[in-house]
Amino acid sequence: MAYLELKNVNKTYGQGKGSTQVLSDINLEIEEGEFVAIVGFTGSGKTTLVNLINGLLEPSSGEVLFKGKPVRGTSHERGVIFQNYSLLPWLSVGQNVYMAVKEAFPKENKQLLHERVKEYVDMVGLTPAYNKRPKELSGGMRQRVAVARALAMNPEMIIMDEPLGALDALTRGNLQDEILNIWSKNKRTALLITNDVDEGIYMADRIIPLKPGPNATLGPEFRIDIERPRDKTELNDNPNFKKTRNAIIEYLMDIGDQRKAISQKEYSLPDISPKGFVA
Ligand SMILES: Nc1ncnc2c1ncn2[C@@H]1O[C@H](COP(=O)(O)OP(=O)(O)OP(=O)(O)O)[C@@H](O)[C@H]1O
Repeated sequence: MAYLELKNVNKTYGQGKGSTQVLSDINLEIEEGEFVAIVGFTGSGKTTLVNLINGLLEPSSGEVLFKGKPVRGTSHERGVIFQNYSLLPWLSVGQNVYMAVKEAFPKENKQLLHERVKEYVDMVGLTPAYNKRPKELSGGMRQRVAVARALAMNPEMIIMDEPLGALDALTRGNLQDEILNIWSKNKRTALLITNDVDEGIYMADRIIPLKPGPNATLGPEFRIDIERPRDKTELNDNPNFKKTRNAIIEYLMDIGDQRKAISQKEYSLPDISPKGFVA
């Protein structure tokens, strides 16, 4: 039995004539302890897929199973780091993380919870901003709070919806390493949604492209045959990295071209010119 399984999942928004089928026939199996990345174009249905796995949405048909049971609503077992960090604006950084940790460990001693909050706020480099409110933070800092909040809840499965997109390269690299650390040290299962192929190859065991929609569906998987821990600086010279990167990019460009060909309509302009105009 797979740890997470999506069986023939379809998702349509709306009804009747105005409805759009966003995801079509999604089949996915993730084993316990695996790190899987899904790469896709903007608007292809990545967030819809995350919300189905998280339990915020229900499939129009098909099944989403977590540890063999249908997903019904959200659960602390699956922690999501969203693209839009959705912090509570009236709470400080520490309080935002504390709220989540308190919910995840309701019976835990207060002192231990505060220590846990401090540890994760420190991990994302925000100790100096511990008492600041979200409005006093930059977008990247808010995103780091969201990362700390999700990881501090110690979820069994970490689901990430383009969590590092708004960050500068250095912070992004540090957080990728922290997420990998937590994933490997605590033997977690992870699903990363990204539009960055290099990030996917650096972090994941498998990359699966999401073909653009409407009717977006998963493409063939690419296994990342590079030993861990991976070294970012050496990756560029690794023949396996180059081969895998080229294969994925070629695949994405191919489906991108097909998408353009489908959406390209020809318009002919009327053959007119102002009165008396001579070319
Ligand atoms: N609640 C909704 N009602 C109707 N259509 C929706 C709804 N949510 C998303 N869509 C449509 O579904 C499609 C996929 O959206 P989704 O947000 O899942 O894509 P995405 O790949 O995450 O996009 P991005 O990379 O831009 O965040 C889009 O065409 C979007 O307009």
